[in-house]
Amino acid sequence: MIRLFRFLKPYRYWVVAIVALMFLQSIAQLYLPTLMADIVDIGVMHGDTAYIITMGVVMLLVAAIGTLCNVTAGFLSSKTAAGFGKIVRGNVFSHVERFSLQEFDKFGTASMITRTTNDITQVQQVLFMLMRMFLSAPLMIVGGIVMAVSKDAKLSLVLVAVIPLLTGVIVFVASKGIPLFRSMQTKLDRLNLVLRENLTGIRVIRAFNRTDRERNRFGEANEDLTRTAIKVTRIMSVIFPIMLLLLNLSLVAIMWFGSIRIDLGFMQVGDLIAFTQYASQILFSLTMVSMMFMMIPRASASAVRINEVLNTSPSIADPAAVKKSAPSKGSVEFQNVTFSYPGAEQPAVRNVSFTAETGEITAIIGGTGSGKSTLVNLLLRFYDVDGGSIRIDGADVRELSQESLRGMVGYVPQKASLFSGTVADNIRFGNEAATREQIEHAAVVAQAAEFISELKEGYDSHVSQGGTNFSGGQKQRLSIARALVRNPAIYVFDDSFSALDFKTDAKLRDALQAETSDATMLIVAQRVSTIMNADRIVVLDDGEVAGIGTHRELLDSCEVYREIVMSQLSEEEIA
Ligand SMILES: Nc1ncnc2c1ncn2[C@@H]1O[C@H](COP(=O)(O)OP(=O)(O)OP(=O)(O)O)[C@@H](O)[C@H]1O
Repeated sequence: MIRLFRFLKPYRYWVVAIVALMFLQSIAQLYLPTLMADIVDIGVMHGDTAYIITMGVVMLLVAAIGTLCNVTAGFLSSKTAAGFGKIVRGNVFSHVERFSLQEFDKFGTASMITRTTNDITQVQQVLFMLMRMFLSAPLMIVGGIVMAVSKDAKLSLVLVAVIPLLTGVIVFVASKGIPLFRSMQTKLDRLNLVLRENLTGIRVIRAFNRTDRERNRFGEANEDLTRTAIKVTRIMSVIFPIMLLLLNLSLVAIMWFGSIRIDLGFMQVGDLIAFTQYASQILFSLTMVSMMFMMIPRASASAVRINEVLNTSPSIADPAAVKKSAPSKGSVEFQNVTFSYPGAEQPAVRNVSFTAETGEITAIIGGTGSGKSTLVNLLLRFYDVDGGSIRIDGADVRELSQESLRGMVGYVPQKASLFSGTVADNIRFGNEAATREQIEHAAVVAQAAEFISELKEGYDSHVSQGGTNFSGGQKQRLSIARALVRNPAIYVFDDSFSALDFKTDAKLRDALQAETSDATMLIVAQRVSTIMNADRIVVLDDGEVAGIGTHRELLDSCEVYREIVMSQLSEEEIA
């Protein structure tokens, strides 16, 4: 947790001020009982009203100063803790943005969300408590003991008996509570995971009448978390009555022995009053420290989880010396590319070699799971190749900065994903500088203009989160427009025409051909009709290249291609 406190740097002067204010507040607190004792022993005993009034005013002033310090420290602590939370969240977010897909796979989305929200809040809360108690609680305990001993050393023996007893209770409770606190965060992760899956998969869950099963799954995760939370609360609720009981018992003992000592003339009444107040302060501070000990382990478990994210370096980083002149033409060459996903037994692609030239259409076809999307992931450097290389205009993609590499590519993913905003915003996502004309032109080429014009507010129509208010084909066309507005050197279409009807698919390909004549086109497809006219077709079979050529050449030479074609086209279409 201490390591996370480096993010407190912008607030360091505030932290010093808070600690100083809490120090002053504690001194004021410790001074009050002594003033009270003086009022009783000097003022009341001697019937000196003037002394009582003067000391009463002093007491009020000291109490006012203490309160002012406390309130100001509270205000500054809240601002500092909230600011700290904001900085850590910002840092975690920008760090995670640099992660490759490998790191996303490692942590999982649900855990990443808990880490960025709840875990940071845990640390933030403890920081708030720490700033207020870090110095003041020990000071109150030590100062209280010193003052109590100064009032009556013998009577302090009561404290000597009680403090170890209290410490014992704290240690016992902490040893029970700490493991539970740690497991709370993991259970929260699980709850978030189930909740997230439920929300994103709601259509499938409803369609398959799995609502009950999902309710049970959520119920179990919820129950598990609640059970732990109840155990924790039970422990916490035991600690306070025990503390209070010990506090009251010790006060009774102090009164008992104190009155005897007053009777014997060893002690004054005022000193006994002050002594009881010091005893209360000491025992109350001990309770606060015990609270801190309970909260720190949970927060440090959270801090470990946050640090895990912050300490994970993205497995894909820009090279130290980025190639000065980024490629501009955009011819793509795969040279003996081999790659396995982390933990997979078999490589997803093996020894894949082909070239996609500028101004040409290169298509990749193959059965499901044959490695088509993997090739796209590797070209965009979402993952790095295990063997071989991918070159753009002769430069290895690992020698380029990720920004310049991805800046050259207009990527249309297999699963179209839109963002909340307007239709125009979603197309502009591809190029922030695009004018309204360029956006509309991209939509025309992507065959999206027609359905956009039918929307009530046209390009300003609202897109819901994830684009749920658009059909699959409409979403695909909007993501194609998003890639087009970029006017990139390389287009990558990962099975991006699958949701379009044959007529729209054909119209779109014609329009694209005219628009992208000097770019490199890489089209991943399942449908032969989509790629029949490509300049080069790469046939993938189980991660390996089974053939490369034009439609005609492959029909003659490649068995795998012939099988795909036979399963999809009629005799006339093939001819
Ligand atoms: N993130 C991942 N982690 C582990 N294995 C993966 C991952 N993504 C894909 N795979 C595996 O890699 C292989 C190739 O997958 P890929 O997505 O490239 O196939 P594809 O040809 O694009 O299939 P489809 O046409 O069905 O989309 C498959 O066996 C798949 O199970």
